[in-house]
Amino acid sequence: MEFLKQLKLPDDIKNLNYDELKKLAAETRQLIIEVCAKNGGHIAPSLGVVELTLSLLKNFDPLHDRIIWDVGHQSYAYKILTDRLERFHTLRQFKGISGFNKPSESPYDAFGVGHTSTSVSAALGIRMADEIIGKKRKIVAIIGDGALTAGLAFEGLNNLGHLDKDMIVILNDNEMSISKNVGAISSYLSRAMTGEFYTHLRKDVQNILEHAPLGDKLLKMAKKFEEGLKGLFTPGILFEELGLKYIGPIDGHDLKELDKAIHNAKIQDGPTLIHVITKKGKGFKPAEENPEKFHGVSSFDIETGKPIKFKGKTFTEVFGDALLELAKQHDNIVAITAAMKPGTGLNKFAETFPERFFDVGIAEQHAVTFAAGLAISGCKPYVAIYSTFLQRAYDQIIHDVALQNLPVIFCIDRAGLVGADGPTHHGSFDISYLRTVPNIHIMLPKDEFELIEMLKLSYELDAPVAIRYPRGDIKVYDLPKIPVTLYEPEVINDSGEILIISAGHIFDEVFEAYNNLKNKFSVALLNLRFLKPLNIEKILEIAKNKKMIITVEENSVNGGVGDEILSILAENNVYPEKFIKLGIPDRFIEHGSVKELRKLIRLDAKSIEEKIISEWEKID
Ligand SMILES: Cc1ncc(C[n+]2csc(CCOP(=O)(O)OP(=O)(O)O)c2C)c(N)n1
Ligand SMILES: CC(=O)[C@@H](O)[C@H](O)COP(=O)(O)O
Ligand SMILES: [Mg+2]
Repeated sequence: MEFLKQLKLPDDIKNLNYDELKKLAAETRQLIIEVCAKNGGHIAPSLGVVELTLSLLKNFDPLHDRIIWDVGHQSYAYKILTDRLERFHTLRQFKGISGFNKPSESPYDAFGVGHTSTSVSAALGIRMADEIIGKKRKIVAIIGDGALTAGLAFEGLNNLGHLDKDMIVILNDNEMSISKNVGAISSYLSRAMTGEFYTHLRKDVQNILEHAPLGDKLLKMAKKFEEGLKGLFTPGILFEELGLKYIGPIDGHDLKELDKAIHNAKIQDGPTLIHVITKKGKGFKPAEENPEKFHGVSSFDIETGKPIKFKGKTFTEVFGDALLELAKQHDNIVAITAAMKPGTGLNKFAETFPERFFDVGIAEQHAVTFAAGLAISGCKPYVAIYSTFLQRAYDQIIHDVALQNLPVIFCIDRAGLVGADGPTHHGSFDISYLRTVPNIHIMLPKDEFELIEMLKLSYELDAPVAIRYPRGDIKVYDLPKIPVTLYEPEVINDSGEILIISAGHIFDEVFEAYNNLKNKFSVALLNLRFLKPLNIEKILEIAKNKKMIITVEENSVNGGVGDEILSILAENNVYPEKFIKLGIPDRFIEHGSVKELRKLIRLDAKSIEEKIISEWEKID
């Protein structure tokens, strides 16, 4: 890291020659590998854009111009080479730097990102504001081939082409989303990767024509058509039809080529797209060989690339196995992912039932309406999407599924706090955003038994269902397995002056607090299981004689379980002396481990216990 440490970043980058830049690239890669080995993170995306980052910092002024990364998961080199070299070792740690770009973290970060496909739209907004306010600077968006599969990206490109403003879009094409990229766009782009197909074809045509009668005349004609022919084999035509000038495809690791392309783009009038071809994971063999596995990793052994801490059985794995079993019994079950097959536990399903598995690319809105089409025609689609990404498809849930009361089952993974990915990824709102939707059933499993039973139940229902469960390991409880019946909460203990109502997987914290309290206080405990439809009679029956009622959920307190219970009690004139809603507070929660974050927002067992004791003392 010697060379890296002696530079004044990012300014000195402009004065380096190509050998020095190569040296800087090597040291930057080494630092990314070392820190990701300790902290985890998006190592492969970041290793793939080190040269691109250097070229951007050489050809633009990142404080004056605006560089907008799409997702931001690939911006580790950018963070190191701007103003976060000293802080980089705190990557994704509590109170450390974020794993994505955040203007609040650095003035070099032009826009907050984390969800894909926002860069073009945001960059165009910045560009138009500059024009209105009278600023003159370069605006660059860097979008990946995966992010390009989302409709939002094309909404941005469409408007950019229409407005025809100076702006540069760099397409970072590594042929990978998290998994191998999918979709027609992806294969269209990859044609650029097989440029030799076009050259072979050209040579064959030339050979034929040279030996054909009137060959020279035909050859002249063929040359005239060559431009058109070429357009079919390089993806420039798609972007040029959208109104962008196209440069590429170029080698995204060749600093000279990058400089030339960026220079050409800078002197163009109107929008320009530079298509760079990169290798995801470049410079770290395990990541180069398995870019899917190294897209996002936990800490690993730097020598072997093997993960250091092994996870227990996760909710995601239980979901994947249970859905596979269900699909073996019912051949109308289909599974849908929006480019998150491994993350949502659908690998085995895809291998077993390839014809009943759909990876639609990063296209959550399409995934939901596609599922509605499948459902109205007799299939049972299980749509596995992270809580935070499902936010993108809220209208489709209402308009295409719930309004028609179609049997689409939303398997909402990463519900609640997710940890190191932070505020762009916490599943804080799904209970709130689904609670308002008529016809939808909301199921809140606390453990493996309930998740499996709820999945089975969802197949029997002929209606929309949402089942939410968190990132991370399944917890096991020493409790009897009370059958899961639609509508029925699990009553662990209904007698006592205090009633705790627990919603879903936060039960681990609640149950610990309950067990600490039950010897000193008379505490009742109910595990809700179903928020919609809610068994109001049962809730009222248990709540009516309680002096204090507490709801606990790993969802926003705004519009979640607590609000639902409170309104039911009020509507039925049941007024405990004290009602407490515990959950994710009305603010965005930073990144850190789930354990640290639960403590931060006082949703850990100790805080729940302390809250109950302190509030009880005020009553007694
Ligand atoms: C709306 C949304 N859906 C899904 C994701 C999860 N995700 C993060 S990066 C990624 C793949 C992005 O592929 P690409 O843009 O090609 O970038 P690369 O990782 O290849 O550099 C996905 C699906 C997300 N961040 N946002
Ligand atoms: C950048 C991005 O959005 C994904 O890579 C996400 O970080 C995956 O999250 P999990 O690690 O919880 O699967
Ligand atoms: Mg990619």
